[in-house]
Amino acid sequence: MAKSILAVNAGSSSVKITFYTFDNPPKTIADAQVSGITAPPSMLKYQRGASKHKEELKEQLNTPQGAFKYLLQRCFNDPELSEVASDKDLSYICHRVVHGGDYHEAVEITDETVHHLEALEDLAPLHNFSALEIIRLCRSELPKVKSVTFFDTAFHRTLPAYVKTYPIDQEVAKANGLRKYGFHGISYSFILRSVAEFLGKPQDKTNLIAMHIGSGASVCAIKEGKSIDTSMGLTPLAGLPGATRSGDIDPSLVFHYTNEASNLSPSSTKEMHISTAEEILNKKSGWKALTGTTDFSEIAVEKPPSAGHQLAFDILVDRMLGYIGNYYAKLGGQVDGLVFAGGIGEKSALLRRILAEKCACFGMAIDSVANDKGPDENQTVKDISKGEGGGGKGPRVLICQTNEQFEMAYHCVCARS
Ligand SMILES: Nc1ncnc2c1ncn2[C@@H]1O[C@H](COP(=O)(O)OP(=O)(O)O)[C@@H](O)[C@H]1O
Ligand SMILES: CC(=O)OP(=O)(O)O
Ligand SMILES: [Mg+2]
Repeated sequence: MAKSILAVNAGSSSVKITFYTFDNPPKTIADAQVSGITAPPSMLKYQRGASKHKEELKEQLNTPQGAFKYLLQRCFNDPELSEVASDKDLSYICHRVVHGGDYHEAVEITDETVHHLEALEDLAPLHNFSALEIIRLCRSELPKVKSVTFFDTAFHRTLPAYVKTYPIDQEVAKANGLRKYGFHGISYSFILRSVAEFLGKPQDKTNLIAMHIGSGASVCAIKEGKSIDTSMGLTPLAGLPGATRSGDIDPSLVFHYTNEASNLSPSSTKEMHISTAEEILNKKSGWKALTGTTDFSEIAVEKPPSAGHQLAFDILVDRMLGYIGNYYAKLGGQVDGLVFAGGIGEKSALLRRILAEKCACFGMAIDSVANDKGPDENQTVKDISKGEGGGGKGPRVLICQTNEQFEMAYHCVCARS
């Protein structure tokens, strides 16, 4: 039997793994994830065929490698999952690495590339650390299986110079790699391909305003299939607020917030250096700071439980609207679709409704029944425009159930078959 592909998406608080067949397109064999790595309890979600399982784990998994090891053993030892019983059944492991620096495409892990990625780690300690820990583990424990890394930044290689350049001393900028990189690119690649296919248009003739709204949130302007602007920057901190991230603030705020801004945070380790300011703005801000919760389903409700919840919702809507207006103008009003994706974009009908109402001036309108119902489980793209099929005058409004693991496996197969 042909060997399988394992795709790994390691975040700061969760690790998701999916096994795929080596087919074009790849088919899912099993899907498992551990969440709650930073805040107990650890939760396991496991799906194989039609069987779904959710459980609170008795042992707390505190590290991404620990969670990955647990997930792998759980799948290898499942008697019902004979397709993947050991590393002998794997052809490739695909890793999502958030920050790829100047890498423009996926790379296979070798001694050389791993050193290059380790050098990048200091630029994005909060985002690359988990993935690199897992890559190191795979190299030592599954040495016969090839690892390929896919970067969130690669999709944004087409950003024009005037978009990606920060107006600071260019010698310092070049020497330190200080520019806009943009993130969620694996997801935007999935969204572009899926939506273009849904609309029956070639990708290089498709213009979108795509919004990946999860615990990290960003917007991307796609012109003729290429990223021409996106809201995240040097790191995923820029742009929209997130579950624990502030999003854009005046940079001077850092120096007024705390005198220890540039000191190393006490949670830094030998391998991971992070300043106090970075830690506060990345981990102790966003809607967690305003409401106490990182779960947006408690915030996006008709009757919010507190003024802080209402404020968090209004801030996100306001900042998203700002990017939509900005990108609508940058695309010259030639927009095929406004796309909602990510955990919140896909699930919050309220957020979509309020934003669509505010976007009426761009000719966007949604069908409230289609919006409330949302997509079916296996529906990748759903049109929620008023008069489905684009009855409105403006861009279609769409939901896309994005899938970063699939996107990696798909490109892995395309490049090797
Ligand atoms: N029904 C819902 N309404 C609003 N938000 C939701 C809903 N269901 C899940 N979410 C939110 O989706 C977010 C997770 O999105 P996801 O894209 O999976 O995140 P991650 O950034 O961790 O990959 C969480 O903030 C969660 O609260
Ligand atoms: C780049 C980023 O913010 O990723 P995530 O949304 O998975 O945290
Ligand atoms: Mg994500």
